[in-house]
Amino acid sequence: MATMESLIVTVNRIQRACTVLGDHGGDTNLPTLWEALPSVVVVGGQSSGKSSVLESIVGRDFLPRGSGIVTRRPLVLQLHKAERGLQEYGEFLHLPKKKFTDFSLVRKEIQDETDRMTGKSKQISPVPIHLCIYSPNVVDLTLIDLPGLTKVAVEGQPESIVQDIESMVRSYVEKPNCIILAITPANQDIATSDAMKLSREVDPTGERTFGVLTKLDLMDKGTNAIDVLEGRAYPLQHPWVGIVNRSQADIKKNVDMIASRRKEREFFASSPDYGHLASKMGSEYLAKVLSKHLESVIRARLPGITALINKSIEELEAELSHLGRSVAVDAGAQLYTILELCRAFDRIFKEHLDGGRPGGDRIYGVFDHQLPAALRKLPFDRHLSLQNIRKVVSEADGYQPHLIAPEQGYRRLIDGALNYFRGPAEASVDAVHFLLKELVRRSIAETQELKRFPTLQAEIAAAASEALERFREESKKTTLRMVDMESSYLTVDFFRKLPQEVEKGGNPTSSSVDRYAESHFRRIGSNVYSYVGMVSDTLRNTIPKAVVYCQVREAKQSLLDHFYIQLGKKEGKQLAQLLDEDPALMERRQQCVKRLELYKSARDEIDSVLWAR
Ligand SMILES: Nc1nc2c(ncn2[C@@H]2O[C@H](COP(=O)(O)OP(=O)(O)OP(=O)(O)O)[C@@H](O)[C@H]2O)c(=O)[nH]1
Repeated sequence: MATMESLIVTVNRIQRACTVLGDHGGDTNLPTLWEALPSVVVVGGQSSGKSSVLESIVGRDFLPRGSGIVTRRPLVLQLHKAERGLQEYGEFLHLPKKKFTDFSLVRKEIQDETDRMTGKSKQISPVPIHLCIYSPNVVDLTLIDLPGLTKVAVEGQPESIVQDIESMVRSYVEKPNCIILAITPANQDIATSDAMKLSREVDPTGERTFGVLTKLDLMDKGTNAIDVLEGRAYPLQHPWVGIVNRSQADIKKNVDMIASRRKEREFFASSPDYGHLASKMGSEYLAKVLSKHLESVIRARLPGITALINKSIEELEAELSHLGRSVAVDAGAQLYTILELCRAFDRIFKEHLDGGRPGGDRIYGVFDHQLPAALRKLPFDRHLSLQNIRKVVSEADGYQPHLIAPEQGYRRLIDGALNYFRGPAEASVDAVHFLLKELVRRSIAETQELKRFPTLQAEIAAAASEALERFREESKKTTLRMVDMESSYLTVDFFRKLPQEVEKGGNPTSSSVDRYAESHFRRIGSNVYSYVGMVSDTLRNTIPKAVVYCQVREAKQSLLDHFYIQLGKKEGKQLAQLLDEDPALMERRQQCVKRLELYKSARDEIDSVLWAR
């Protein structure tokens, strides 16, 4: 069974870890542990006696005093019971290892640390100050002191402070895990007490509220607070506790806290009104009741807290793996990271080409539809019209018409026709180029690991695009060369196998010469046509081969080769620039890492308590 102390001490440690790791509830969209931890929060109007109650529970003067709003940051006051005879001391979380045995210096440090966060602006800040006090005169207890509720801002403080304080106090007391210590002076109408008004709003059944009545010694003669203290006037689930703190005069006279506790005990013991309640009154009793209650609340909440911790660890780990590891700092590791990222991109790009991811099929579409359609559309009908054949052949003949077959005419007609193939050849190269470019773009977008690095994304895109441009040039040269090769040497066999022209006899009249010439040219045309058709069939098969060889295969094998060479020449700083993640992501990762650390240490803390049972 865990001891009473160990549970509060455990939560204290988790609470400290929360502050170290920046979890004080509030607005970050991270899971918060701070808000799940049970705590006792001291709430009261100005001059209600809040500071006095806290000091009395501690048995020491250590809180700043002054006019105006002195408490401007939450003060998390963790009390640790030390063995009798040990020297009491205070220790701040922000000044670890510095032991304050002089409590007037504790007071000064609270003031200075408040100013460090808020400047001298007198604004308030939600970032808590953590103070541990180790003393034989305390019980294990954690109390959070908040700025006093007030109605008016004083000189030098912004008007908004009244509302800001109320919001801050509310943000604490609203939490179902918050135990409210509501301080009300007895010499004031309880119905108008700020503390009671607020606690009733957030805890209407009074389950979480401990009513504390201060200044019982200042009540008008002949009046008493028995109705309240006995729970009739303002019933709460927990009994009210009456307190008598040091008066202003006592403070002036430097009456110490231990003497004041004794005076308080005497007050109740000797009071005709409260004598019968004496054992349940006073600041020492209050501290014990609170400690016991806090412990039981922690015990009840522990399973819920453990579940919350485990769930949050899972969530944070999932988010972190999504965000990726943080970027390495040394150049070698950075280069390695960049290469890994490039490879991840390259893998996806290849999947697009080889299937598995869509896109590669569109390249086949170019070969299967676009190229044949373009070849079919070439204007051979016009080029091989009777009129044009006659023109080309006659021009090729010159003054001496050909005798048997117009060798030169054929060549010119064929050359002219083959020239048309350049268009579809280039168009295929371009079409595949644009498809590859689009696949690069898509692959970058689909590489999750790259998402964090916009600069590297842009560099990879630029390098890939430059490489594709080179492949395109090469591919154009090759395909056009293939067309040119067709013109440079014609397939001799084709012409040898052509049936010879049959001599048309008879006495040639002018009309029969025309007829003869017409059918002669028609024959030439049809021969050229079928020759060009044959070349077209060849190119329809060889252009795709050239395009795949020069562009697709190259893209698969060496898309980023140049980029890798350039990377090798870069220095640490330039590599770091490539890995400059989006700052928002960087920040988010840091936050998640810290929060994860918090949850893990909290889990360890709780585990160690449970194992100790
Ligand atoms: N006689 C008597 N005086 C008290 C008692 N409690 C507080 N006082 C005096 O009331 C004044 C205000 O008390 P604080 O403890 O400073 O009250 P506070 O709520 O912390 O005030 P702020 O920090 O200014 O909001 C001081 O002069 C105390 O001496 C009490 O029970 N009896």
